[in-house]
Amino acid sequence: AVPNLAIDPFDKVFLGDPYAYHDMIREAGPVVWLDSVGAFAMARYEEVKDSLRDHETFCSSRGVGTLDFAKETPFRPPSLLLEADPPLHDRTRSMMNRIVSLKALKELRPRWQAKAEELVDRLVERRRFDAVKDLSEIFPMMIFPDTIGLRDDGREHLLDYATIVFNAFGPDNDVLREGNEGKEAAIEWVAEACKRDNLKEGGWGMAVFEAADRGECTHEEAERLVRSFLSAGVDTTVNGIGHMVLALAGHPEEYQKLRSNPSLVRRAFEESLRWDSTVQTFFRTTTKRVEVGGAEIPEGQKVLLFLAAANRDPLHWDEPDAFRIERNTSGHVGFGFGIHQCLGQMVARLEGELIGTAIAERVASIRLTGAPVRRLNNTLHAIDSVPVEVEPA
Ligand code: HEM
Ligand SMILES: CC(C)Cc1ccc(C(=O)O)cc1
Repeated sequence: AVPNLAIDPFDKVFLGDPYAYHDMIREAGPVVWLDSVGAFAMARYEEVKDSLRDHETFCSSRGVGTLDFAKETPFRPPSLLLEADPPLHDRTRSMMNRIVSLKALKELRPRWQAKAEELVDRLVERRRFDAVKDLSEIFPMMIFPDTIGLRDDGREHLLDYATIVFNAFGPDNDVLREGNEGKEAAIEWVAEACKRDNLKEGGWGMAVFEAADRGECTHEEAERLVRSFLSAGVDTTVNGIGHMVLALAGHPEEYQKLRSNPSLVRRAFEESLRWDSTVQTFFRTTTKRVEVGGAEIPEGQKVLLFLAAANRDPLHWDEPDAFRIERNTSGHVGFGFGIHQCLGQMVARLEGELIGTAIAERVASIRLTGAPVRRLNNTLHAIDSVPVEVEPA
């Protein structure tokens, strides 16, 4: 029988400090039932990874949130990537892979690196700053909207829009209502920003419309594909970078390893994504009855996958709760796994590498000067403030 846990993974206490709850869910069994959500849940590495790999049984086209698109209408038309199954997904993803290419990132590296260095230079002069408000919320906004070719006005709506998108994967609860309050205008702004007339030449947004001109997708699909960039491309890296700085500030001995060997920076970013995963959970929907870990899950069921818990599963990781920048993190599911694995993972890794390197080269030591302040969201592990003081190298 499937253990029935009286845990609400979207309540404020859980979201505020999820790790003890993750242990409880993992220890209860390979599959559990969460009455609060009305869904099955998996928190162990093997089961999460197997479910992500088996996209036919655990599909995305019925939504990757609590809402079952076969039963209810989502707040916006489904994503042609995140909320699409093959064959549609194959077509849209291969097209987007050609735009978000290693070649494109290679061309962007010098420009992004210069901006990362000038930002960190200014902050090191200040000695005391907030690693969220002055760093992790600033750098992605300095480089990503221009990479997409977004209009200049109204870019502050991007973070508000992401709050709405990531809350929408969870239930209509207090976290969603309080988090989304006053942000509704972002939905209209993003809808406009995705239109061809509002995109600049040379950006990834216009590249999508040029692919449509070549018949690789329709022009309506092009607008929605640009929307994917705006949905996932900023708040994720904002919090990925924010959590890396938080982890380094909280682990001085790990930071000193990075100082003495800055080539460890990409491992440090990856370890931060494993240890304190920016994207905590999302759902799949079963397309048929399936047996997992001795439990039977009927067709048409929502299954909540705890990525962050899988990334700390002691059945898979040695000392999972330890933040160790030299760890071999390969196989972590912080970017997902399988056909939907993050389209922007190389973008995120480059941003993490550039900021991490700029800090490792300029900062002798970094310490927290106050308690970090969490920003609650149904899906994103987000932080509002990480007050730090740095000693210049
Ligand atoms: C630290 C930063 C990031 C993290 C932790 C992250 C995490 C993830 C995860 C876990 C998924 C899988 C979702 C699923 O399987 O349902 C995903 C998919 C995706 N991500 Fe990222 N992401 C990050 C940055 C980005 C960036 C910068 C972009 C934009 C360029 C982006 C665009 C996407 C898209 C379009 C998908 C859907 C891919 C598909 O369904 O084929 N992400 N991301
Ligand atoms: C971690 C993922 C759930 C982030 C994400 C959000 C939205 C989209 C989209 O395609 O709109 C894609 C990816």
